[in-house]
Amino acid sequence: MLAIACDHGGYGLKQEILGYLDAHNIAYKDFGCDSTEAVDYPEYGRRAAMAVANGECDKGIIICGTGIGISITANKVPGIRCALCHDCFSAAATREHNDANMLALGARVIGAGHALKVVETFLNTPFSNDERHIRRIELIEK
Ligand SMILES: O=C(CO)[C@H](O)[C@H](O)COP(=O)(O)O
Repeated sequence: MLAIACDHGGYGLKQEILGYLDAHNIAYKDFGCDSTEAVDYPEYGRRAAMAVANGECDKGIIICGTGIGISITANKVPGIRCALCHDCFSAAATREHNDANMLALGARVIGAGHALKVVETFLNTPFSNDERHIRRIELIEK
């Protein structure tokens, strides 16, 4: 199960991503927001991050205008490794090296077509399970 959430700045891109998830039969839980009416991104980033941290969801995608505020928020939750990625190289690397469990996107930064490629890369790239990366992730957790 994928957690997904946004603020008003990310609402339009979230709708595009939900269309992609539906088309690919990927199960998700949408933690809001539900329109372009202004809201506060920390609330929505926290809701999705908590769902990933408590095991209700195994990964998450969160979107605000820049992706910055909502990723900062998610990374405050213990167990969350949220990566802000606007290119496929970074999306693949953060799965392979960091075992990132959340992806943040900035809807005011990246177009929907490119964002969907980043999402696809993030969802389809496995963690490397390499010993050096496991060691470094354990150091993050400490
Ligand atoms: O990117 C963001 C946080 O990092 C927010 O989406 C952005 O700050 C919202 O701005 P505004 O209230 O002016 O629409």
